[in-house]
Amino acid sequence: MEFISDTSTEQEFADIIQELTQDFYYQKPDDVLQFCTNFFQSRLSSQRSFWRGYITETFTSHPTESSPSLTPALVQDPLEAYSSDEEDVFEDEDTFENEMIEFTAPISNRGRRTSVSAESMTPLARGDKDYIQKIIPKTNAQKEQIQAAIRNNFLFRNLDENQHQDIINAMSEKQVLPNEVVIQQGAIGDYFYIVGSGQLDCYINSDQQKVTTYGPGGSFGELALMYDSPRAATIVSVVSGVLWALDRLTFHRIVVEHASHRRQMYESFLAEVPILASLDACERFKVADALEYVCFEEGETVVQQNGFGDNFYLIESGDALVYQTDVDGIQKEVNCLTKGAYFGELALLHDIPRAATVIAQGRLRCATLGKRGFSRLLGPILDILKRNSENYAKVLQTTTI
Ligand SMILES: Nc1ncnc2c1ncn2[C@@H]1O[C@@H]2COP(=O)(O)O[C@H]2[C@H]1O
Repeated sequence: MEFISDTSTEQEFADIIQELTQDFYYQKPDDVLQFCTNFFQSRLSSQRSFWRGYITETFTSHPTESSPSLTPALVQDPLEAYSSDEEDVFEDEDTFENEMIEFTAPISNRGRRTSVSAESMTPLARGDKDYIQKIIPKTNAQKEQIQAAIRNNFLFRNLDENQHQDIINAMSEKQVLPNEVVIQQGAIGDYFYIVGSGQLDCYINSDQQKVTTYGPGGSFGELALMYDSPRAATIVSVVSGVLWALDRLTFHRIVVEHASHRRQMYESFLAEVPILASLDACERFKVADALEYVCFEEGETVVQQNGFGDNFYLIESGDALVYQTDVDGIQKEVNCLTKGAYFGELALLHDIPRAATVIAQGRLRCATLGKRGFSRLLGPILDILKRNSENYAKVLQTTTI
């Protein structure tokens, strides 16, 4: 299934033909040659997109942002904060034609994700007329199982109901046998998977350290498709089972295009958060993808002074009041945070108690991210901070909630 050995290439070929055949019977096109041409054209363009990303990343370096100010709670509208200058980091010329490139799989380093190019973070340029929507019939139970799994995955959580339906419709069934390598670390990503039944183990790095196990409802394989990066882990089935597979093209059309809106909203905004200042543009895109929406009602406590929590928050709408209680137990209002402000960022770094209480004033909508989600995508934040020693020193001196 992946491009690693001859056997995998044959498997890849068999999978493509099977997908083409399935599509043919569902679409029943009048113009068979045109249908096949479109199918292969789409596959080729997905694959080229990957190579372009890989080459750009390997032979060029990313532009980085200048260090932002250390304003602890900036007041800026994330929607207005997007600057079109950021698009300078993207190249849209297709310079990759017929070159033969030897692929040496980069292996992830100390749990940190393999890097990606700025260009590969863009949605594939594809008009709707080129895209053939897949509808693979399923039972209600199967649909519910897929729905439940995608609802829990950070990439799908913010999609609307129609987009969920398109994903469910496009998923195809794949049987796995015991000890089958479903994903090989370092290979090109072709599918995102949801586990229907069975059990699969996930290993990373050359020492093949087992990092997790997936059971029914679990999902994996989204990262290579999302970031056009090599597979970050190896996934092996323990017992026979059934997977639901979403092809790269549908994944790009729905998930990547949706993500690009969020990235535009948050990119410049995240660049202003001191603790995230050492991230490059691509890494900030990843943070934007992983942000989760949370809502608090009037009077609800978001963070509690002296409490522990590993999330930081960006205010999307509404206001929040900040209170501190002194040694005599007297509580004072010390700040009012509004749309665009952030708080709790040091929780990504330290396990220190919160320095204040934050309470919603009216309905408060925030985007939030925790330390675990952050390091799963980008590796330990401390390592990232150390890239910029001046900023590192400043952040360590800063005490925020
Ligand atoms: N710690 C981890 N590091 C890398 N990948 C992981 C980890 N845990 C789970 N995975 C999953 O393993 C998958 C391997 O393929 P992808 O890189 O496409 O997406 C990856 C994630 O879905």
